Amino acid sequence: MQVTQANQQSSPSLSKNQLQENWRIYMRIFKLLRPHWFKAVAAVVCMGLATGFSLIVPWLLQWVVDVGIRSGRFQDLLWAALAILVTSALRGLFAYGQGYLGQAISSLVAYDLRDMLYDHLQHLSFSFHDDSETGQLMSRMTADIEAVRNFFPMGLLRALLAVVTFASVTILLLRLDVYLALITLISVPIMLILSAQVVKRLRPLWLEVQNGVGDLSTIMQESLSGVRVVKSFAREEFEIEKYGTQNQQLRELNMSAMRLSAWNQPLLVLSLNLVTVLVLWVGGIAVIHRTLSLGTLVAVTNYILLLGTPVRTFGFMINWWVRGLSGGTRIFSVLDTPSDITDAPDAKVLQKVAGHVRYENVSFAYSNGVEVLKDITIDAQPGQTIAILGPTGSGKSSMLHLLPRFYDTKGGRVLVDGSDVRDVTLASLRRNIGLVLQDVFLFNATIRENIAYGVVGATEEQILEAAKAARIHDFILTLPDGYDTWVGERGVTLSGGQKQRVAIARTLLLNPSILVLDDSTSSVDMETEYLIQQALEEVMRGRTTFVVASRLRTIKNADQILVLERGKIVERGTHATLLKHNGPYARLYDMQLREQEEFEAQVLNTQSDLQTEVLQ
Ligand SMILES: Nc1ncnc2c1ncn2[C@@H]1O[C@H](COP(=O)(O)OP(=O)(O)OP(=O)(O)O)[C@@H](O)[C@H]1O
Repeated sequence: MQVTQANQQSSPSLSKNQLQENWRIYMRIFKLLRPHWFKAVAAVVCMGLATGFSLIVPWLLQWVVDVGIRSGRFQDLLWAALAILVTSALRGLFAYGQGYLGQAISSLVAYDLRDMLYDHLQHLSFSFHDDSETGQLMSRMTADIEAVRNFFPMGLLRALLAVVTFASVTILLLRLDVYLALITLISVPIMLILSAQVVKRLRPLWLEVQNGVGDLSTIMQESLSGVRVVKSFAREEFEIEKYGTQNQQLRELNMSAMRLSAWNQPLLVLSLNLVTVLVLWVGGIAVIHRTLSLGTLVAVTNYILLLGTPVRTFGFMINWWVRGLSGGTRIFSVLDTPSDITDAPDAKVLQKVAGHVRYENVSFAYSNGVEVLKDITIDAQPGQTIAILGPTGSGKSSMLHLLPRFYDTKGGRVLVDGSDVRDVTLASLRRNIGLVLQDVFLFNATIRENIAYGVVGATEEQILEAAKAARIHDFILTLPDGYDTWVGERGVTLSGGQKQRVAIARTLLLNPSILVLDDSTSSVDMETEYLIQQALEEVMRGRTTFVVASRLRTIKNADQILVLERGKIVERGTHATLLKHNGPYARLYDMQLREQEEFEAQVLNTQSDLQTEVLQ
């Protein structure tokens, strides 16, 4: 699978290449801040000011102990207390600003990412979607974006806070007492080594967790959209177990990641506490020997206490750096996938075509490289009907998918009114081609909206006209809300035949010059069959039509019949000539179509007998 492969390159050891790759991903994540730079700068300024005000407090305490108390002036103490209160309030205010802006930036970045990803997914080609799991894509849209979103306030801002606090505390400590400052700084390499160890092990774990979330979404999405199959085979327990196993694996992975981060945090705090004890010990002796003032020791210990907050949250911060990196890797792997079907730089706009379609020596293979179409040549004049027959898997649908350029040919070319389909814009090409495919998909919307889907600004009159021609208007009127009836996901409230006629109306509204009908598998009752047949005849009138046909009437009326076998056209002609030829078509006719002919003849005989009886 294209998308997951992109994520499975990580190994537990961080090689130089991987470090460079990680750095590149972080740079791209930072670039997401560019449109919101003002808010980002404001957040950093708030953070700087909040840190600055918190650094003033120990200094004030030192003054209180060394000067205020010693002077014995009550007024001095009052001023110092007031100053501590004001700086604390200001610190709180700017900390709020930092928190608020941090969350605001992260929400804006998440919004941008969702838009970018959705936009890109809409433009990716069929072959990308063939190779991707919907669940994995959904989890990129949700869990991975959430990981990057949280990275900003929880990872980036916290890291900045830690760096600023450590740097300013170090400078202040060095000014207060060099020895005590050096003792305090012992904690820094210890913390860095501990954290590097954790990052190395956390990174692959979080990547596995995020892939696991994707797999879980795939199972959920499959069992929900395939709920009818699950129920009809009574496989609910199997599905529950499948989901349960994956869910448990994910829980264990999550727990391992959490355990690892949780271990890290007390170790970091412990190293800081050891340093505090050491400072108190060495500083205490110095105070006893009067080589250090009590106020300085109070200030030093308070500065070390200030380091407590970033150290305590260090573990979580690392967690969000790693999660952001894994989420970013997965998101960028989709964003970096180019669409293999795009407009050529000099693509022309195809105006309304007459409908002359040519396939010239076309060969085609899907991404697995197996050739499914070989040397296909067809010439369809405007208004002609081309019926395509062949055993299942012979390449009928694949051949039709090349016309609206769902895929590009491997060899040869497809021409519409003399223009190669690769030389015109996709939108203008597809506006000229109406498709009714085997698997009818209706959107979660009203019938009116579904019919009008392809034509922005279609009038009520046009919609009704299309529905009438598709023989679905009368049925729609019997529904309680008529055209405003909501057809649920996949149009579950409509039958197969009704859905098909709504799809035909949708295509009719487009008024295309070329039609592609893939109706080889519709199995409906006689009345619906008759209605669909009438609808199709209406749709096909005056348009070049390619139809994968299973209905005798369509085939008999076709201007050309193509018989496909293992990706090759093995026979072509009209019904009469091909029957005479007694080749593959005659065999298919015997197997599949003769019964229909006999049945129709029987119905006609019965009707004429009845008429004769009535006349007598
Ligand atoms: N997305 C795909 N990726 C890879 N191979 C595919 C894909 N779709 C179809 N194929 C393969 O291409 C061949 C032709 O399939 P196609 O769907 O065109 O046949 P068909 O004649 O329309 O079959 P049916 O009558 O059953 O619809 C088959 O071997 C099929 O397995």
